[in-house]
Amino acid sequence: MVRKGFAVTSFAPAKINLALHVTGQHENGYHLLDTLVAFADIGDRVTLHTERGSALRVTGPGRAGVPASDDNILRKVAARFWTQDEALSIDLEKHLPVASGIGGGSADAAAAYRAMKALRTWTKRQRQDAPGREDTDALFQIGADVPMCVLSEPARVQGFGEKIAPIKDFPVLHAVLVNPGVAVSTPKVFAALQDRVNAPMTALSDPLTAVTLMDWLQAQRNDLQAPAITLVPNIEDVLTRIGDTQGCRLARMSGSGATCFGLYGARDEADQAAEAVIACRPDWWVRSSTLTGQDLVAPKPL
Ligand SMILES: C[C@@](CO)(OP(=O)(O)O)[C@H](O)COP(=O)(O)OP(=O)(O)OC[C@H]1O[C@@H](n2ccc(N)nc2=O)[C@H](O)[C@@H]1O
Ligand SMILES: Nc1ncnc2c1ncn2[C@@H]1O[C@H](COP(=O)(O)OP(=O)(O)O)[C@@H](O)[C@H]1O
Repeated sequence: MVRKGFAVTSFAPAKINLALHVTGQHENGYHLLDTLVAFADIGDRVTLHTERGSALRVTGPGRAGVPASDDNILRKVAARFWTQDEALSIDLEKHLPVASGIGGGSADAAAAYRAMKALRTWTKRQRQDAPGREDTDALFQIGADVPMCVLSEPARVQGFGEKIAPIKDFPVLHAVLVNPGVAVSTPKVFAALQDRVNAPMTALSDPLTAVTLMDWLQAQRNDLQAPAITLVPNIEDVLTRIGDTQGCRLARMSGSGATCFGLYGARDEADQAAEAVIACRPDWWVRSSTLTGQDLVAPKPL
């Protein structure tokens, strides 16, 4: 058998900001955050092939609106982390809505970075370590959310998004994710924020169970929710629809929006809530989901 190259597929899970407090603004314009993030069992899929030139192919139900050009975040990751003289083609299977507060682009970038590291490990027999300081800085330059998406584990994240404290034994949460189909610009939402200095999150509930976590979350906030609603009033309707579903313990917006989530005590409650929202608004993007970790598939020889 003649071996032509390797392919690796990496899952790019949606990032959910369960709470997001804006605690200040640096003189460089970036905001200081205190956020609790978890990752969903739904997301995009990034496949890298080492033998097929340098194409970027975007497929999948969410592909509309994804730049298939040099503007795509995946190009930036390849430019920084893959040598130009080695062939690398990228297939992005897009499922997450674009510019929706669940970090789709960041998750894709993180998945591509993980896949590149895996390819290096397998083809050059290098050890695969967690990203070092230099890689983390470069990933942050590509997007503030990218380092936390590389980890794709529940975490409390502070600073501008680079101080990541993973949370061990995080409980399983069941959620509904709803996006009204309106792309939201993150810089515009930050710009519309009235109060830039707000209290940080309180200490996490102890013991940490799904029930105590959901109670704790009710006392936290997303400080970007109000400014996002001023730009996209539809978000209020999304929150009301989610809040009206049976068993909903919390309805809140993720990130800079417009995707909102509802939390439930069990997966079948989340599934039924998703059906109820779809029945009212079949035009919205609605998914039920369990919040879990990443799933990297080992490279396969082609
Ligand atoms: C708001 C958050 C919360 O997790 O998520 P999303 O809504 O994008 O999913 C993130 O902080 C977004 O991360 P990301 O989308 O990667 O941001 P970047 O591309 O680096 O920055 C986009 C713009 O957001 C603003 N920005 C971003 C991060 C930060 N800590 N302070 C900011 O003020 C800046 O105006 C920046 O120019
Ligand atoms: N692979 C990608 N997937 C989605 N958006 C991308 C991608 N590459 C670049 N972008 C650009 O990044 C911007 C933010 O998109 P996204 O990461 O989905 O936002 P959010 O973090 O709010 O969910 C979009 O305006 C889009 O043009």
